[in-house]
Amino acid sequence: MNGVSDPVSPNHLSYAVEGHGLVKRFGDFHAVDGIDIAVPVGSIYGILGPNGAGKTTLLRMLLGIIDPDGGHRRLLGEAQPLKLARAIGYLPEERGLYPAMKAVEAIAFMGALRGLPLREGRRRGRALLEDHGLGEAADKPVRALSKGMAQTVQLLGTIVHAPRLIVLDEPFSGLDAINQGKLEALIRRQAADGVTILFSTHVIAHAERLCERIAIVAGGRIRFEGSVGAARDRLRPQVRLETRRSDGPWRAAVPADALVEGNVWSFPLPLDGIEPLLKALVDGDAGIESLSIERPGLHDAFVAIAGAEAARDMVPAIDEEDGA
Ligand SMILES: Nc1ncnc2c1ncn2[C@@H]1O[C@H](COP(=O)(O)OP(=O)(O)OP(=O)(O)O)[C@@H](O)[C@H]1O
Repeated sequence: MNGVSDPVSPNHLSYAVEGHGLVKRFGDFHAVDGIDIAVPVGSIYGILGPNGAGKTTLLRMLLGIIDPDGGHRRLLGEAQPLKLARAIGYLPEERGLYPAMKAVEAIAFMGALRGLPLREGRRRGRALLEDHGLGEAADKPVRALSKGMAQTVQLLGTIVHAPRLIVLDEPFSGLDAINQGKLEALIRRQAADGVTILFSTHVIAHAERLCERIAIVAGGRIRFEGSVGAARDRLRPQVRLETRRSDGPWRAAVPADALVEGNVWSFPLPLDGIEPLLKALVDGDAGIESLSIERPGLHDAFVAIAGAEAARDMVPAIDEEDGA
């Protein structure tokens, strides 16, 4: 390597990560099949997709770990991402630390691989462990830690050199709900300091809570790119109406394709809004027992965008993820 290059100043950079027309083939199989991606500087950006969607392959290409068969990418303005090792933190999908190493040494060692002097790495490592409630684990060998603790140690080793861009491959998997919440907080703190975070996940709730922007990937292609709100806006809000009377002239105002169970009707919000229906219900003396209008969540949007089969692998919420 020619040493760390001097990438474009962060002040002049709009996107921390850019990929255009990225393709990766394994034999005849297109794992990534023409992906464009642009991650704004300082944003939290999620790549959502089921197993085998191509998320890991995409991240590895963006980081320069594998070369694309087509297309090009820039990281922090640099076309050769490996030159930027010191500015980047990467948590790969395969976790692993040396079992005999003390937690604090493991963090310092990971920092040293990214150019941080060991002494400073140890100092920061202790402080980070302390901040994350693992102060007492600092001098324990990694093999004595629980799986969740070891994963947190690896994560702290990923950020100890204060990178400008953090790339995390499925960072939440293997963590219990409490540690998932702590990781969300850590990601938010990093972003508040101006660091760009790019992560992949199959847990929709994390992306829904954390991300300014998301890419939904399935079958090696981007099915959606934009804000979480824009994804949710792909679906119309859902109306649930319960009436005391089951029939009357007001029935004509309920959309013909509504799902009916007893006196309960469910249907997408009509294009002209709820008011004309409300008027018909009141004028027709339907007796409104309950009425709700709910904006679909990101999980429903994911199903609509990527299809039910892709959604089968996705975990909607944090509680449904297996803990460590
Ligand atoms: N080195 C490789 N050789 C052959 N096929 C590969 C290789 N790496 C990945 N693939 C295939 O490419 C597809 C995409 O894999 P990738 O790991 O990128 O998906 P993913 O979205 O990260 O899913 P997962 O969370 O299951 O890893 C999969 O079908 C996988 O089997």
